[in-house]
Amino acid sequence: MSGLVLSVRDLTITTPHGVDLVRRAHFEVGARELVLIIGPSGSGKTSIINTLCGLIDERDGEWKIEGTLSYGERVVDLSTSRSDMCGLVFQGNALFDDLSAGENVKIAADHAPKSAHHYDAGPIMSLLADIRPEQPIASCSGGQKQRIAIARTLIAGHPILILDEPNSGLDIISSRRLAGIIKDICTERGTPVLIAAHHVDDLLPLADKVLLLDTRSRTVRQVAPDMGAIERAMKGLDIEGEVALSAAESGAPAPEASAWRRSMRGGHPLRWFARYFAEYFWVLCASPFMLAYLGLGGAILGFVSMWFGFNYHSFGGYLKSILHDETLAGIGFVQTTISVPLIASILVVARNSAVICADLGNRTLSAQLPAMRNLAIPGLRYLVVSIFVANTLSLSLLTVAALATASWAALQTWQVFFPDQPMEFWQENYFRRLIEAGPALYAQLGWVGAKIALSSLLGSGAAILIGLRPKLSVVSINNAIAKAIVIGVSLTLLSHAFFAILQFWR
Ligand SMILES: Nc1ncnc2c1ncn2[C@@H]1O[C@H](COP(=O)(O)OP(=O)(O)OP(=O)(O)O)[C@@H](O)[C@H]1O
Repeated sequence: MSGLVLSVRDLTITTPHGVDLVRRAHFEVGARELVLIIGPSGSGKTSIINTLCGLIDERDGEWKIEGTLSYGERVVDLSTSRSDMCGLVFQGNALFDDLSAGENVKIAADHAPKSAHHYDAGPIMSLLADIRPEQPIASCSGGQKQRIAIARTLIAGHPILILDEPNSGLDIISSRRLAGIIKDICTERGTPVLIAAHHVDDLLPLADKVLLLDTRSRTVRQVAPDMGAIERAMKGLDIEGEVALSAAESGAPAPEASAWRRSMRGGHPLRWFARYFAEYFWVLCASPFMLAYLGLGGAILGFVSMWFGFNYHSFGGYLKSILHDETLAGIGFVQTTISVPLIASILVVARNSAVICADLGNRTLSAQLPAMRNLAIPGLRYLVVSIFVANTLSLSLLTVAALATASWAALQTWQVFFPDQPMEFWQENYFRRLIEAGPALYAQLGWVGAKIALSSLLGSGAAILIGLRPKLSVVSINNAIAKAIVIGVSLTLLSHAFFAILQFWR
């Protein structure tokens, strides 16, 4: 059995916004000790825990971390290294939702260090008595998920155990049972256990020590492990409450309250539609990444059709210079009315189907749509109309962008073959068939427009329907994305083939 002490020295954590959560804090958790860390919501308990578990350090954004964590011989400088000594039960479970309940625990056991294998897994398994090992995570209740997460961390056998709000979502009996099991494990293994919790009633009788994260001095200090002392200490830290109270007494609104009031002023439902439309327009069409993607697609197509059109047409090099005005006119016509709109549609529909499906899948999985319904927000209308309009605009504008880069690349490639020819010759012939069409040009543009409109309509429709189907896990979102891409691209190919047949039907 271990008799080692977890010791944290001079811990300073500064958030990316420059707020010091703790300054030069010290605390210890002894062998076989169960220690609670408490503090107001948002005071920094999770940040401390994540730092001790190596989940945040200076490399993550703009966090600033100083201090050391030591356990026996091992000393970790938290400003330069990530600690790997603490097993963590995450606040939000962090279960692997593509694995069953049993597999979630088994994968942890199979990757545990050998030293963890002699532990008796019986008490841990008793946490899971009402769950079938083959049960999918998606079908477990909140409390069951919590217990699986705890069992998974316990079985991984880290020398130090840290739990972030382990009893939230548990009924009172499970919460007590859990506290007992954690205490037994702590005593039997000699493991220091640190628990961050708001609801301490069930944990308090088993706690050896209570640490308070003092938001005034930004230190960690010990308070007596009884409810009265904890309540008094917490009341003393209720800064927001005090600010609001003193502001109310003086008649002036508290700074945060007035900012909130300002943000609530005005507003019209149309503003929300515009807000969603702008969001989708940016992601589906206007982002620089999207413009570069379509620009590149057009340029490659312009180069390839010109290069292979001239080098490998049926007359070979012999007639290349004699017939090159006709070849140029043919390539120009096919490129502008058939191949660039087709490639642009495939690229846009594939990419945007994935984006739409992922976005709606996530909203479905996280119950955002029922929440909107519950709040009388016409969410589906905002989202669906915005997606249809933004995607059709996207396909039209990006096809024009692809046509521009394809024409530019075609001109550059042609100049490699015929460096002595004037650019006017290229212009005259590349667009000749379109110009010669006269009023029929509008019919040609109409066909291109019809292909784009149908591809966009069918692609968006399929992605919306697939995205809105019920989702049980992130894996089901991934599968839906793959399905939306395949169906969207297939419908695009069929739309283009259908209109191309009508376009050239004689
Ligand atoms: N990635 C981040 N960037 C900037 N600030 C952050 C980040 N994560 C947390 N914070 C801020 O750090 C503070 C502490 O957050 P933390 O989650 O550690 O608090 P907590 O005490 O665990 O809260 P709770 O009890 O509500 O879970 C909060 O004010 C939060 O807004």
